Amino acid sequence: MTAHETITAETIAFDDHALILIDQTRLPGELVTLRCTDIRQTHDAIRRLVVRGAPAIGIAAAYGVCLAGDQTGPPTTKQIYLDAIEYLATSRPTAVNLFWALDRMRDVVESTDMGDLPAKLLDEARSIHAEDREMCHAIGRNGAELLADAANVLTHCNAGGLATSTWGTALAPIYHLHQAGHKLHVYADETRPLLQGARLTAWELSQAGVNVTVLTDSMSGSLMRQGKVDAVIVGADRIAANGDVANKIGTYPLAVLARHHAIPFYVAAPSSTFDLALENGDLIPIEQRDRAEVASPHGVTVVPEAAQVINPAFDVTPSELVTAIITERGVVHSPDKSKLADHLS
Ligand SMILES: CSC[C@H]1O[C@H](OP(=O)(O)O)[C@H](O)[C@@H]1O
Repeated sequence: MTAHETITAETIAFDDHALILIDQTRLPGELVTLRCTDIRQTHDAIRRLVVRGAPAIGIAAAYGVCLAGDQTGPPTTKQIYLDAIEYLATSRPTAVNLFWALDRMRDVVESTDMGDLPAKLLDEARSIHAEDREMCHAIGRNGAELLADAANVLTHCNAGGLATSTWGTALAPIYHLHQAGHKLHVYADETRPLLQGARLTAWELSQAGVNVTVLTDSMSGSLMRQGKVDAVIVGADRIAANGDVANKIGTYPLAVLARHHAIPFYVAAPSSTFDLALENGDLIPIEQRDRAEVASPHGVTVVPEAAQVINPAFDVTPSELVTAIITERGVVHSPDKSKLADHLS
């Protein structure tokens, strides 16, 4: 196996009735795994971003449902499974893949005899996991053409193998091109406050042998002005029916800068990231995270107590700033409600 496949092929695993996660809060310094054996540990792992990234959250939560019950054994009633699903749904509010995956698990609970449920639920979680692997590679194929002539691609946060089962969404076309011998360079925004770009994207790309340079979040605009960025590609946590995109905080200003500098701005996401029940992105729930992530990163106080802090995990990019959305089904250029409805039907 290549270093890349070895490192990111198992972002998530389920073995011996335990959910095994790369602990992404410990990267890049330590590659360690966390073993979850119940739904509370799973909920906490999602909440603390031990596992993070919309598809990865959905896969982890699906396996979390399989851990419902207690030390005496699996649930004795369907209600215990349904309560576990509702509890896992409270872990984070924005990534719609979490709810998409839990809906699939709920359908299994409601349609399966009690005695068959443990096996059927694990089958469904493994199907969600396997489908995600296929999705990543399909997005890689579909997006590669858009980046084939790019020498320098800028990305934000981490939408790579660590945000999915393997390969990722925004990084999938980059891995696809890299494996085909196309040597492109990636600028990775550090992505404050949790630094998923510096800590995770730079780590996994360098592990895979892809040339990567970390930027502070304030550098992107001047690099674009200097003509050093050929394309921007990012992931998504939820996409509304009109193509508005919720993604890590800092994505919206990137889209504005890209439009100002006539640089293509691509969003890569599976069909499970679309929420067609929401007319536009203003309706997407945006997670507000703890003050400490901004005010005292790694325990170092950088904001005086008297000052207020806001810490929204995501922002919304209007669809008119999106050059194209890449899914496992293909590419939607200049996305709008009608085009997306056709694409997803
Ligand atoms: C492939 S989805 C990746 C998406 O999820 C990240 O958010 P978080 O790290 O808080 O889970 C970020 O928005 C990425 O673009």
